[in-house]
Amino acid sequence: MDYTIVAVVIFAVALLVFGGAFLIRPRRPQAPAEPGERPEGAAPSATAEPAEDEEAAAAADATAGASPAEAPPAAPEVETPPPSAGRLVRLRARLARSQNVFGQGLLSLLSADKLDDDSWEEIEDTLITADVGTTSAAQIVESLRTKVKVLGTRSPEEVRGLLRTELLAQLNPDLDRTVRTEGHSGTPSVLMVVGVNGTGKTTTSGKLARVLVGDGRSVVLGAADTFRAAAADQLETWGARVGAPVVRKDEGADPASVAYDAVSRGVADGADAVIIDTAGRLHTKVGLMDELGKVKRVIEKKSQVDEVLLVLDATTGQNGLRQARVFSEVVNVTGIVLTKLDGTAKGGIIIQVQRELGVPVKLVGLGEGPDDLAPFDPEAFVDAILDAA
Ligand SMILES: Nc1nc2c(ncn2[C@@H]2O[C@H](COP(=O)(O)OP(=O)(O)OP(=O)(O)O)[C@@H](O)[C@H]2O)c(=O)[nH]1
Repeated sequence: MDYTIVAVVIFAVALLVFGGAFLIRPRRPQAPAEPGERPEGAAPSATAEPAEDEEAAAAADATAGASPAEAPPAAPEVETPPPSAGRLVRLRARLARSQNVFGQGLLSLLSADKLDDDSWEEIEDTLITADVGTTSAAQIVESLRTKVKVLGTRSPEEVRGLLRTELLAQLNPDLDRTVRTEGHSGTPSVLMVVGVNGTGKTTTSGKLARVLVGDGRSVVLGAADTFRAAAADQLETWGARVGAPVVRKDEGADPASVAYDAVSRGVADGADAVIIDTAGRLHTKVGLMDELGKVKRVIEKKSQVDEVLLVLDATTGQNGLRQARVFSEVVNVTGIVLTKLDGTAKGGIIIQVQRELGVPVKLVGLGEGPDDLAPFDPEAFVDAILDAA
């Protein structure tokens, strides 16, 4: 009998101890370490990529513990950016200034009384110096030579008209430059912003959010460039200014899980568009392919990817073009954003990059100001470079 009482007491004590321990067990941390999550500063693993379903599970798991960006301590006033229509016209003076040497140089060469072989060579060199590319430069010169021969003497208006037609033809004005930002049946459109660091990727993501908000769309930003905490901070500042939430994680977190969380947030919020600033470093082609491929696949568990915008720095010339080739081999680039056009006379890069990649330039960056990103309009561009600054 005594033994029975002792046993009951021991059982009751054990129940209290274990029950209490269960109740006060600490909750899961907010942002759990993921399988394959790399230590700070380390390159993402090219080999340790989980299988597709594991990826989805990891991403879903990450969503459960996601820590969307906390509201900045003192919420800044939300701005209403101007709509994107006609921005290139507004920025025309800046374009005219930077491309003055290119446009005016060509016009004055073409206006010479006598155009001999040396003159044509000089015209071709001017085009090549402006990064138009050798094939396009040769085509432009050949066509101009024929037309000038037919025309005989030329008035300045006629010279301008000839050059305008040739440059415009090389810019392929019929390409579809629409940035696909229409959501589809309950899910937002998803835009991945890729490119080498320093080209203006994060800035472009922020400016693009402003373009979309200015055009009346709601946006979620995903800070999937997890190499640098400052990049996420930067994006958060851009987002806060236009009231766009930013989904971020700790530095070194898996970019794919950030992208997944951002798209999930976009779906939950009923947003029109989700912009993902990716961590596409040009370490190795295989590493890049694995990383961007994984980000895209994981997003596609939730929604289709509507745009892959490659950001290129116009001032880097041939180097930028090499980067563009690598990226286009790795992901299906749907549009190019050419930044820092205000800082170079080599605007011809637009012609070359479109020809090489077969992808339209959709947006151009013309300054560091928040609204200095403009939809690319070939006619406004050619007119700006042919007009004296
Ligand atoms: N003048 C000019 N500067 C620009 C333009 N676009 C971006 N920048 C500047 O380029 C610099 C780099 O931009 P970021 O957006 O930080 O570049 P990033 O590619 O995101 O670099 P990481 O965050 O290191 O990956 C910043 O100082 C921008 O202000 C542009 O169109 N014109």
